[in-house]
Amino acid sequence: MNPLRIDRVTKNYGDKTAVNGIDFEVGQGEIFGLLGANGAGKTTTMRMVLGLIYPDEGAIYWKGKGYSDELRSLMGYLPEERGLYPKVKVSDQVLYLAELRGMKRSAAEKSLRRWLERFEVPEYYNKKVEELSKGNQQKIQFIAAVIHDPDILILDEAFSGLDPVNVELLKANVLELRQDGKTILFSSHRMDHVEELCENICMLHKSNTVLKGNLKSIKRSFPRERVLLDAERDVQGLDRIPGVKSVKKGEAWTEIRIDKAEAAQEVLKTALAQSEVYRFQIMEPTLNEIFIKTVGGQG
Ligand SMILES: Nc1ncnc2c1ncn2[C@@H]1O[C@H](COP(=O)(O)OP(=O)(O)OP(=O)(O)O)[C@@H](O)[C@H]1O
Repeated sequence: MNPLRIDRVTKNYGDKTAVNGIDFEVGQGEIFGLLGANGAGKTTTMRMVLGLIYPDEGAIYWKGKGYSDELRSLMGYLPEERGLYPKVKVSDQVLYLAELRGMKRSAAEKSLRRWLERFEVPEYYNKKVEELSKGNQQKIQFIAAVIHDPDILILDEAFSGLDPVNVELLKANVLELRQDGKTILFSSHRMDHVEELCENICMLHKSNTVLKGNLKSIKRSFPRERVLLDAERDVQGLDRIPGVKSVKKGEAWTEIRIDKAEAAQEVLKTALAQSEVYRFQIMEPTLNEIFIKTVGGQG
């Protein structure tokens, strides 16, 4: 059984339901994606997992046990709204947080230096937070979330505000934490990051679960509506094939949108009748397309 279990949790604020009967599990050594448009209920769910707020119905379990102070010490949290004090030194701030989570000062110092080395910024130890760029403050906030070596890691928009090199750096560290057997709950609006990191997802919309399960199976369950074609000659008449919605010619290939599976084979036949075909591919939908299809049109 998976160690982290979110069991039919509901949270109301007055007569507004922020989270409605949400249910999922996260394994050890897993990065689980929690997705949804703004206001869907992701942060509320994460706060319940953290024990910062309590569900009105349902419960959160870690290895079969309900919420406890012990569980709190096993968690690391990177909140969406970053909250470092600008005037305080990086080391003072991070070490204080580490001690709050039960770490000895000397162990916390060692761990902080190791993490700063790993992020190639050892000189930040004695700098004030306000002296750092936004992206580098983000690295410090990440370190603050992981310094006490938590078993459960909750990452809300972990890569926002980072340049591409630092995104890769943080991503590599998140993957390493997965490798180390951490249980990671990951929320992001960047669907490409979710696709890269998560095996299972839960998509929320207006407090409800609209899609849940293994990402590969979810992708297979959606129709393939995009065909890529690269042919030697300019193929004529593709737009007249029944089921073809649009034909867009690009530099490297032509992208054909279809709304009937049979149309793809007709595209291939038409192309072969007129030209040599270098590439023909019926594309799986991207998670971005699935997201827009699932929550975009539901007002
Ligand atoms: N403390 C609160 N009091 C009243 N309503 C709240 C409170 N916190 C959240 N809500 C409402 O609950 C719903 C879910 O909010 P939540 O912050 O969990 O969404 P989210 O998915 O994290 O959104 P975003 O992507 O914008 O961060 C929203 O309609 C929000 O307005």
